[in-house]
Amino acid sequence: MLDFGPSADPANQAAPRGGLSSSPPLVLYPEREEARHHWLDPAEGVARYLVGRISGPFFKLRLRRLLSQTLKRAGPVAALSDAALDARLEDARRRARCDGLSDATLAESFALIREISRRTLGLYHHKVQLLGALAMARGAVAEMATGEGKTLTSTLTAGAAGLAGIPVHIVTVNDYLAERDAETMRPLYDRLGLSVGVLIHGLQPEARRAVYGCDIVYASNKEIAFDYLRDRVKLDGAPRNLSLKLRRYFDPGAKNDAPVMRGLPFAIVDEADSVLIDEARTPLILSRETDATAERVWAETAHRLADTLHEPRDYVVHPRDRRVELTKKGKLSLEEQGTRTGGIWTNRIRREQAVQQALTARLMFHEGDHYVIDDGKVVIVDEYSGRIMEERSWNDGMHQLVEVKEGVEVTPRKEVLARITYQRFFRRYGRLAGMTGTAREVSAELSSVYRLNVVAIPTNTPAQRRRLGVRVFPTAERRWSAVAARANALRETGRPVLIGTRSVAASEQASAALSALDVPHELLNAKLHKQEAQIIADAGLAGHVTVATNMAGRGVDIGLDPDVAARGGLHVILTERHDSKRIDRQLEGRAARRGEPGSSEVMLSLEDAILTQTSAGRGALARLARLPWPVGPVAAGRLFRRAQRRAEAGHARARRTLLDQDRRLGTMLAFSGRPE
Ligand SMILES: Nc1ncnc2c1ncn2[C@@H]1O[C@H](COP(=O)(O)OP(=O)(O)OP(=O)(O)O)[C@@H](O)[C@H]1O
Repeated sequence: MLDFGPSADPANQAAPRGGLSSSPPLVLYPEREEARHHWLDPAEGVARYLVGRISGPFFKLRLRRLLSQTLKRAGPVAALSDAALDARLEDARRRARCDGLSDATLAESFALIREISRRTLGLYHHKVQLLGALAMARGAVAEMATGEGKTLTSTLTAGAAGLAGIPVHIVTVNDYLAERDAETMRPLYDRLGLSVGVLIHGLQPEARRAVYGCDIVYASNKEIAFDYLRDRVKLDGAPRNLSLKLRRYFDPGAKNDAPVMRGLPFAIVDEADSVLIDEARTPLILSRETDATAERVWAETAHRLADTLHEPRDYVVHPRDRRVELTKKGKLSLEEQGTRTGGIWTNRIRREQAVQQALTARLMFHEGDHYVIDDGKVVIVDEYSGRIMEERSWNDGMHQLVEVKEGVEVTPRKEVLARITYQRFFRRYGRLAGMTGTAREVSAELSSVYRLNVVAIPTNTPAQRRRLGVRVFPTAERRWSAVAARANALRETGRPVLIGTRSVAASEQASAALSALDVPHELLNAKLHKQEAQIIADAGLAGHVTVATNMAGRGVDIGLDPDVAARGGLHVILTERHDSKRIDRQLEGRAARRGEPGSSEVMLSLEDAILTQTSAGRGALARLARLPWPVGPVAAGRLFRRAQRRAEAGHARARRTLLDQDRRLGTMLAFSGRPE
């Protein structure tokens, strides 16, 4: 059995940990070797798909058997006194430490955690939650409908792994959810003798190390992946057990140099499709700014040395290649001056490169052509589009050389230290599992990129959501008026209404339309997020109207007033189609949760971004405009769905390209000895 290093929480160390040896723990950094398989390999994709189809029913059968083993223990465990329950827990911990997550230990741990949850949180896991947790323990993505209680479900898997001595990372989409989930579930973990840590933005390395020392770590995907990148840079590439031990042996006090994580043993990813698929479009880049003064000195010296050279004796210019070449005489003259200047200038390659670049900056880069000076800054002009590119800078010191040439303030260089995609990062976990309400659309990608199978878990009670269809309006303005009128009518019947919008601007338009009808409402968007928790808490009250961006989407639980259910529950109005159908489904999922009543409807306009911002959408609109008869709602609805499918395919392509680039870059950099 692997030992994953010290548990850093003193509270946890004081807690009963029967079976834990007192010998100094080994510091390992477990992570999975980079898999050979690759998304773009079609043969592997087909093979995996077929294996998944064949083994799927057997897998479910195995889960059902495990479920009945767990349920058999429920009665006897419920009859135990508190003291007897604790004793049985210690026994289970001891066995789990030896056997890991075997079927027998899982069934026993689940039964105990379920009962302890009832006694501490007052929440008793439903059968379907046990099933979801078992699927995750066996490395799958549990697709559980929105509102089915994934947070509570994950406590079974995380708790069982914790009892077996496997550290768990519960990955959420943001810090707010990480903190909320950790705090709600803390009493349960405390009683299990497992320590819980929450990683939030701004924590110092020492505090982070303490958090990672806990048995269960709640963190957002960003925080955790950046910590991993920083560790990799510190460890100068792949961590080796031996090198870690040597470090500890020779330099035990060098805390700053030590990694903050204990490796990548087990991740349970909440909102798995969002984290593993949607976020996977952008790579994570860890960069460092160099010292601006040192850059200025370097660039000034390069220019000073370039001043002493003359064309054509010392250099020749190749305008077509935008390149300057030093002649033998030029090199000789530089050698003399380099020796006089000292420092890095004595190094022939670095000296000649710097001077060549300085000459290029002077002779080949022209103001108004390649760049402009804006507010005392050199800003690059894109040669193809003619637009200024505020965020871009030339690399290898060229930007600083142009800045010195123009006499403006020299900015630091951005040096890329490490780069990774979420795809590569999550594949390195020894065990990976996930949960979400919307996985079936991306099950093929989850399987081929992460080797994760999706298991659909039934709802605890039959869903009561009523879908009231799609209406399409010719202009956005008419849509907003209709949305406001509809919300007002529902509000007067005592039902709460949630209006979901795609952008801050759209949320403001919806709010203006409601104000025009004197409809009292709350607005929740990125600009106004201060009272987020309060707005969400009130959104289920009778007659409340809430306009929100996606901030009221995934993970948001809107509790209903007791009499609201009798009036029909929460009504959600979707005012635009998102780029992915899954986001629409998540928004709809705010209503009719846990078998409660609720309804949703869609109100779109032909001016919506999904149609107007893509060439395919614009083309379709133009064809519609030429039609001699008006289009009906069914045809218009289809138009939106097609545009959405195109957008989904475009994003999938972008992810595939990124993964491919990442893999190639990884191979190249591995050859040149870089960490990532
Ligand atoms: N077994 C249970 N018994 C009673 N209440 C439960 C149970 N499981 C979960 N709940 C409650 O259900 C609510 C919804 O839970 P949670 O927010 O975890 O759902 P979710 O599945 O994550 O939803 P979403 O998909 O929208 O993120 C919470 O208030 C939670 O306390």
